[in-house]
Amino acid sequence: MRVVVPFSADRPKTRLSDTLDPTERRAFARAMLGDVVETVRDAGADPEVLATEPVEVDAPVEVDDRRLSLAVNDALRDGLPAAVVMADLALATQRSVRRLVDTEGDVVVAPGRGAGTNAIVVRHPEFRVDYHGASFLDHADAARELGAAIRVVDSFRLATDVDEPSDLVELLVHGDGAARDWLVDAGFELDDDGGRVGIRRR
Ligand SMILES: Nc1nc2c(ncn2[C@@H]2O[C@H](COP(=O)(O)OP(=O)(O)OP(=O)(O)O)[C@@H](O)[C@H]2O)c(=O)[nH]1
Ligand SMILES: C[C@H](OP(=O)(O)O)C(=O)O
Repeated sequence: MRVVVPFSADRPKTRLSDTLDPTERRAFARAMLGDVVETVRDAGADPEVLATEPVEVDAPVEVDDRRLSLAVNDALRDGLPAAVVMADLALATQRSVRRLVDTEGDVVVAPGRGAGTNAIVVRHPEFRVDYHGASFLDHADAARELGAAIRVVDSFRLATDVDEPSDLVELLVHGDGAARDWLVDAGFELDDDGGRVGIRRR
C-alpha cells in the first residue's frame, strides 16, 4: 500500500520552540521522518514523502508547499488505497503500521491526542482529508456523510505524535530509532525526581 508521509521541512515543530532552537528542530524533525519512512518500509508498505521543500530521505519525495490538506488530497488522487502517516509518529512500529494498513474499512483512522488524525487509510474515492483542529471528528463526519464505513485503530504508538515537550518523554521511554538517539546525543534525559516524569537537558 502507498503510504504518504507529509513533512513540513521548512519550519517544523514550532511547539518545541521552548526546548529546541530552529536548527535543532529541523534536525530532530528530520530524524523522526527517517524513522517513520524506515518503519513504513519495514511494514511492507511503500513510503512516499510529501514535503514542503526538498529533503534527502530514503524514499520518493514530492515537493508541494501548499497547505497540508490540499497537498495530501492531491497526493491521494494518485491512487487508492493509500495511507497517510505523519512524519512525527516516532513511536510507530512495523507492527502498528501493519495493523493500520490491514484494518478493513473505507476510511481507517488512528487518532492522535487533542482530536487529531495521526494516520489514516483511505479506500473511498470521494473521501478528502481536512487536517488541523478536531480533524478526527471532522473525518468521522465526512465519512458518515459519504456513507463510508469508518474504523478507528486504537494504538498508543500511532496516537503519540511528537509535538510538545511532554511527548519527548514518551520517545525516550518507548522509542528506539534515530530520533531517540538524537535526543540522547543532544543531552536529554528523563527527570524522574518526583511527580510526573518529565524531561531535562544535561
Ligand atoms: N507537506 C506538509 N506537511 C505538513 C504541513 N504541516 C505539517 N506537516 C506535517 O504533518 C505532520 C503533523 O503536523 P504538525 O504536528 O502540525 O507538525 P509541525 O507543523 O511540524 O508542528 P507545529 O509547527 O508544532 O505545528 C508533521 O509530520 C508535519 O511535518 C504542510 O503544510 N505540508
Ligand atoms: C495534522 C494535524 O496535526 P495537529 O495540527 O492537530 O497537530 C491533525 O492531526 O489534524
